[in-house]
Formats: sequence, structure tokens, C-alpha cells
Amino acid sequence: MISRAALVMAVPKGRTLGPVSKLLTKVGVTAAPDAKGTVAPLASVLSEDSRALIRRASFAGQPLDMLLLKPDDVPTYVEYGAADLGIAGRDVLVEREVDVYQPVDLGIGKCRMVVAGKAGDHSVPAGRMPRVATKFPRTAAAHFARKGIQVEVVNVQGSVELAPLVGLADYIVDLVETGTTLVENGLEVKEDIAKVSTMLVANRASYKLRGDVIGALVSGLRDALTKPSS
Ligand SMILES: Nc1ncnc2c1ncn2[C@@H]1O[C@H](COP(=O)(O)OP(=O)(O)OP(=O)(O)O)[C@@H](O)[C@H]1O
Ligand SMILES: O=P(O)(O)OC[C@H]1O[C@H](OP(=O)(O)OP(=O)(O)O)[C@H](O)[C@@H]1O
Repeated sequence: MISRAALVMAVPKGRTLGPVSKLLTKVGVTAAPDAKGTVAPLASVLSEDSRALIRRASFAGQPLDMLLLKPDDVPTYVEYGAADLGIAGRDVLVEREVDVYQPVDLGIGKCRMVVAGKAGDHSVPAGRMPRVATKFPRTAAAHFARKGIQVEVVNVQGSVELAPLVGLADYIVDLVETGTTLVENGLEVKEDIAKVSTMLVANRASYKLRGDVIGALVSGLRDALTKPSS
């Protein structure tokens, strides 16, 4: 169970958890002290081989409960106040249109949201609306609406680059980091939509009510991010 005396942070399982754990360690987040008062590194509690979805940590002498979630679910927990803080990519925050405070860009998970399609010139046959496959249907629809182009958005959950190869879609809207996935599937970037990175987010009420400890974490993170890493 969550103890609401503890600050609660929703963290994404997956590719950003390692770098997030490293950054939080830098600003003094540790595992919660054990019965003898011994304090283990945060990484040991986050990476522990266990099905427990709440991991006990500590920051500035106060308990910090960490919820392990699918990246897409983090903003929901923070917006509804089930978590005071969260770690989420801008891609997810924009797609979910959540009302949360976004005080720190953590500089992790840097990539781009793009429109991509088959390499070379592959125009869509006249008389048919272009189809766009994506995990980000709102972002894709808003992007083409801004350009005044009508498209049909097809929602998929992963392996998005497959869609143009098998005729499911003409284009994709997806994240690109190194570009390897596009190249290995004969695709290319047609247009940039937005830069993406991972943000610390906070519930608006928590930010006021627990301003002392959240403020300390925010300034610790800002300091750590401006200092060169040792
Ligand atoms: N190729 C990438 N390079 C850098 N950052 C990325 C990349 N892909 C995703 N991200 C960032 O990392 C976040 C989490 O991505 P991750 O791949 O761990 O989860 P997911 O694919 O959304 O979820 P799951 O695999 O659990 O269904 C994304 O929301 C985005 O901000
Ligand atoms: O430009 P690259 O460095 O190749 O990275 C881009 C890929 O990374 C993400 O997929 P992910 O690995 O999360 O797999 P997914 O297909 O399950 O979404 C994204 O959706 C792209 O497919």
C-alpha cells in the first residue's frame, strides 16, 4: 500500500529507467533505509528482480514511493494525483494532453517525432486519402490538420515502420533517434514534427502542497543537469 506521508513518483519501465535512476541517484535519491538504517543505492531497488510495483526510496530524509508503470500511464497517475511526480516523455505528454506541471527537462530519451515514408518519391494515388500509421493518433491528426491535409490515422501499438512496407499505411508518425530503424526498413524522414525528451512532471496541487520537498528535488535536478558529469 501507498503511505501518503511518502512523496509518490511514477516512473516508466523501459528504456529511460536506467538513465533516470542514475540522475535521481546524483541528486541524493536512495533506496529506503532498512531496519538497521543501512541505505542501498537507488538502482538496487529499481532493478530488483521482483513483481512489486511500488519500490521504496528516500529523498532528503523523507520517504519516496516509486510506482513502476508503462510509460504511457505515467501522466494519468500524475494528473489524477495518484502520484505527486512523474517521469514522462514529451511525446506522451503531448499525445495525452495532460494538465500537469513540467518543471524540468531531464535531457534523457532525446529523439524526434517525425513523419516518415518509403525512401524516394512515393506519392499517394489521386482520389484516396493518405493513411498514416502511428502510436500517437492525436499528435498525427493535429499535425496534418495544422497543414490542412486530410488523412486517415491508423492506430498501431509498435513496429510502426512495418505499416508502409505492407500497405497498411502510406506514412508513419513515430519517434526517430539514430534513424537505424527507418533505414533498415527502407524508409526516410519526410518531415520533422517536434523534438522529444524526458520531463519531470508534477501534479499541480502537489506542487503547491509539497513545495518544500518537490522544490528541493527540482533544484537538485537543475543543478545536476548544468554541472558537467564526473
Ligand atoms: N528510439 C528512442 N530513442 C530515445 N528515446 C526514445 C526512443 N523511443 C522512445 N523514446 C522515449 O522513451 C519513452 C519510453 O519508450 P519505451 O520504448 O521505453 O516505451 P514504449 O515503447 O512507449 O512502451 P512499451 O515498450 O512498454 O510498450 C518514450 O515515451 C520516448 O519519450
Ligand atoms: O531511430 P532509432 O534509434 O532506430 O529508434 C527509433 C525506434 O525506437 C522506437 O521503437 P521501440 O524500440 O520502442 O520499439 P517499438 O516498435 O516496440 O515501439 C521508435 O518507435 C522507433 O521504432
